[in-house]
Amino acid sequence: MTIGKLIDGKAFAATLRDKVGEGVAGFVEATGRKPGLAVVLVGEDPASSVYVRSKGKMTVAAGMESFEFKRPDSIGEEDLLDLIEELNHDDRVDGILVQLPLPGHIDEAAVIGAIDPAKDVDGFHVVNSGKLATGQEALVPCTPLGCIMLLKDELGDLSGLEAVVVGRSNIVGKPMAALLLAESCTVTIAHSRTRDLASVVHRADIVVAAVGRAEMVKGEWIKPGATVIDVGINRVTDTEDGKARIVGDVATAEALAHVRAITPVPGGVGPMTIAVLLRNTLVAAHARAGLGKPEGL
Ligand SMILES: Nc1nc2c(c(=O)[nH]1)N[C@@H](CN(C=O)c1ccc(C(=O)N[C@@H](CCC(=O)O)C(=O)O)cc1)CN2
Repeated sequence: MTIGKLIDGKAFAATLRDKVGEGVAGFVEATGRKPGLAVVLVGEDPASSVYVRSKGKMTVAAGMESFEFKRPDSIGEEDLLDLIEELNHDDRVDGILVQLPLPGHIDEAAVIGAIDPAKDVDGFHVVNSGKLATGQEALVPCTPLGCIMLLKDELGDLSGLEAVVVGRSNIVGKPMAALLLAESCTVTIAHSRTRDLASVVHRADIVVAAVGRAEMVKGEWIKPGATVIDVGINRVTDTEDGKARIVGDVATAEALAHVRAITPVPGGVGPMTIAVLLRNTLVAAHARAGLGKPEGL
């Protein structure tokens, strides 16, 4: 039995961060200032706190300015919107990111909609999602763009390939489908209500699993030789040793016997999210400084 390859997202992300660092040095030389990223964290969700800390550290390591704004769970929507308005007008800030999820009493769409689209380094604003959907230059959501980078690195030209995206979220599923379409793939978006999901997935040369259910995509669903991108991060308790661990949306051990290549969880797509965020911040800084697109990114 042949075994597929594990795609090393951690190594790819490290290389991308290095390239961003070089781009930042050029930006500083050209403008005399550092690109700046503002990250807003509401509440104390442990996973969100870890991600925000990593974003801050990696922003600084890439030579950029990091601004962190921590607000309590109890913050009102109006106060949060006021903070975003302030950041929209702060010239030191090229990118604004509000860590998700937000507490239930805050309207996520209203908060994202308040971010200046030119500083929307998450690419979640409807102006950016609309531009992406219509094939215009946009700030693109980090996780899907990271997935495309990994796919192109593994497969080269994606044109004409059959791609199935399992999951229809605004953050991953929909932008992922738009990006695959822009690469001239034949794209299907499947989801929890899709009938006979196994046979839909079995058609795909590229499977992107972003449904948020631990190991839902089974090995035997995968067409032999397909490439699988697993976006899921699900915390589970091991039945044997009782320890907590994270698994993806794909049953990786089974899938390895079928795939050409697959991203592991952890160490696959996850690390790409922050690396692409740094890339998007540099892209936004370039555009705001009238420098066009940074080279090689
Ligand atoms: N405003 C945003 N909020 C959220 C986003 C986002 O892109 N923008 N994505 C996720 C969280 N996230 C970054 O914010 C993120 C998730 C996972 C990883 C990562 O490196 N994961 C590791 C495993 C980490 C672990 O053990 O928990 C991996 O997969 O190897 C980085 C960033 C939701 N919110």
